[in-house]
Amino acid sequence: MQVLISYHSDYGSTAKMAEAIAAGYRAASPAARVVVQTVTQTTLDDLAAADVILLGTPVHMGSMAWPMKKLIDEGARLWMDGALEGKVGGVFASGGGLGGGGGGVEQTLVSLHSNFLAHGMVVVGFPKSLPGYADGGLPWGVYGRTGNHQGMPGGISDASLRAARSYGAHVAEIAGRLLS
Ligand SMILES: Cc1cc2nc3c(=O)[nH]c(=O)nc-3n(C[C@H](O)[C@H](O)[C@H](O)COP(=O)(O)O)c2cc1C
Repeated sequence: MQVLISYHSDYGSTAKMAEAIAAGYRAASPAARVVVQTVTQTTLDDLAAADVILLGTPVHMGSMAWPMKKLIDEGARLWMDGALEGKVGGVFASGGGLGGGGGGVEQTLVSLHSNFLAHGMVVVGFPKSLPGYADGGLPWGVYGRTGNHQGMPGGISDASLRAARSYGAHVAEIAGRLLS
């Protein structure tokens, strides 16, 4: 099983989530080949070669960071041939989250779903029964809240990273069921 975890990160929080998801995936599925790379390193061939694709982004002005959107728009070329149909997808994001809500994280995660579903992929959410859900779970994927009460970067918590690891293990389990 070929697994691609592609992310954008300016300050390192989303990158840490990507590594935590990879660790969870590898622990749950030791035979899987898990590649973690930045979205700018990711080519359309990488997407087409993967059985499982996880995309992660910081929340920027209530939406995904533009390098992720650039890959998604370029990836529309793969849609012509149905090259991603039937693959399994998962999503993750970090955001400052100033205020009572999430600063746009849910719509960011769901917009990543839209891309996967447009390609005919299957999207894996994050069931509330799983370890770590209370710290970083959303039905749509995994989230790390990184801002402090002044709206400034505070870094990602170990609890959020444990949630990310749990999500990685869950995607591995579901992908194993669907693709083997
Ligand atoms: C240009 C920019 C816009 C941002 N907009 C939002 C936002 O709309 N909502 C939010 O919750 N956080 C926002 N943030 C905070 C980042 O999402 C947050 O610090 C994130 O964890 C950074 O991830 P990174 O360390 O992987 O770069 C913004 C940060 C930047 C740099």
